[in-house]
Amino acid sequence: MNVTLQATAGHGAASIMLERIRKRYPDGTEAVRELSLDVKAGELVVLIGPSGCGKSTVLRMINRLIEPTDGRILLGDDDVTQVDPVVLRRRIGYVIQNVGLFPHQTVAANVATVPGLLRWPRQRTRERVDELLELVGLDPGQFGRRYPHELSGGQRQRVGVARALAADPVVLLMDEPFSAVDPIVRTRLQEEFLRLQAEVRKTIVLVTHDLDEAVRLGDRIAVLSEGGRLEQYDTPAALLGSPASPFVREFVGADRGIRRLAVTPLTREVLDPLPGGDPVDLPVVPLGGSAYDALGALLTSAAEHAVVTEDGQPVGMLSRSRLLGLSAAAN
Ligand SMILES: Nc1ncnc2c1ncn2[C@@H]1O[C@H](COP(=O)(O)OP(=O)(O)OP(=O)(O)O)[C@@H](O)[C@H]1O
Repeated sequence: MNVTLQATAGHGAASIMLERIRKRYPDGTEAVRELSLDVKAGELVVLIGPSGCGKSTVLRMINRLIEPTDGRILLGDDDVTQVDPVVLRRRIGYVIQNVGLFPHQTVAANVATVPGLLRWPRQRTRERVDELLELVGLDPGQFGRRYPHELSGGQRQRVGVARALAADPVVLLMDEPFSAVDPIVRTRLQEEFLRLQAEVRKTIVLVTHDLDEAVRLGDRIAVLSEGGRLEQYDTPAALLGSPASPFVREFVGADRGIRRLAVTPLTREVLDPLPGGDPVDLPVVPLGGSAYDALGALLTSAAEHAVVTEDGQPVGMLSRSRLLGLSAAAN
């Protein structure tokens, strides 16, 4: 029996529940032996792990590009195996490495793919395409009529995200979405993507090889080992601060202390009192900013201390040794 996705449609985001899912390929490969995972509505979860551990298989089981051998996948209240795969895929955005744009269609036509399948009226589709191109930072007038080969890699990636968001999906699946662009463009796309996510708040499952990307983007990170075994499922700070197994400890690496600074906000507890008189020529960093950025400011100015401000007013001093202590606490 096929049921529709009425329970979840139109509400912007749906939770995902993987219940003891398993995938055995016809040749006998046990890509996923048994995995349970919950993703809350509006949460961005990153799947990370060594090559071949089953990340893409898990992702593709959610939109039924691959059928699970066993187990249940719930999208909101709906069991996805009971939903027509075509209907399902229109409700789930999917972004892959190198985007997979249709080369002979314009940017606007690419973004309009799913609204077209859903037979939206032309005017509504046109408005939606313009809205989405603007949302991902591309001027519709300038880019709508171009073809994919007339774009940079980063611009193509943004079109891929716009296309995936076009019919307001309840879930977005992303498989290595930023890995085909160079590191500088990647960092910018990641920042833009976080801003976009703050606006649209979709439920997102993103696969990556890149731990820095996982730490930067994930609300929670699921570390998988071979056979889709869930080694740890935690916030970036908890993962870097207390790896749950030797596997995770090795996977997050010896520099996890420094990485952890990127997800550690500066709080009053780490501050020393302000000195008497005006501190001069010291770097200034905001309270609540990342400890990693503060370390960067200290290292580039070769200063031992930074002034920490709140609403522009100095509230305390931060020493280099306190910062390094924060990073060492993770090791
Ligand atoms: N169609 C298939 N038939 C048989 N085995 C497959 C098939 N697709 C994937 N596999 C195997 O399943 C396992 C998991 O593959 P999957 O692509 O999910 O891993 P991954 O973690 O996404 O890897 P990578 O990070 O390298 O992309 C691998 O051992 C892979 O060789």
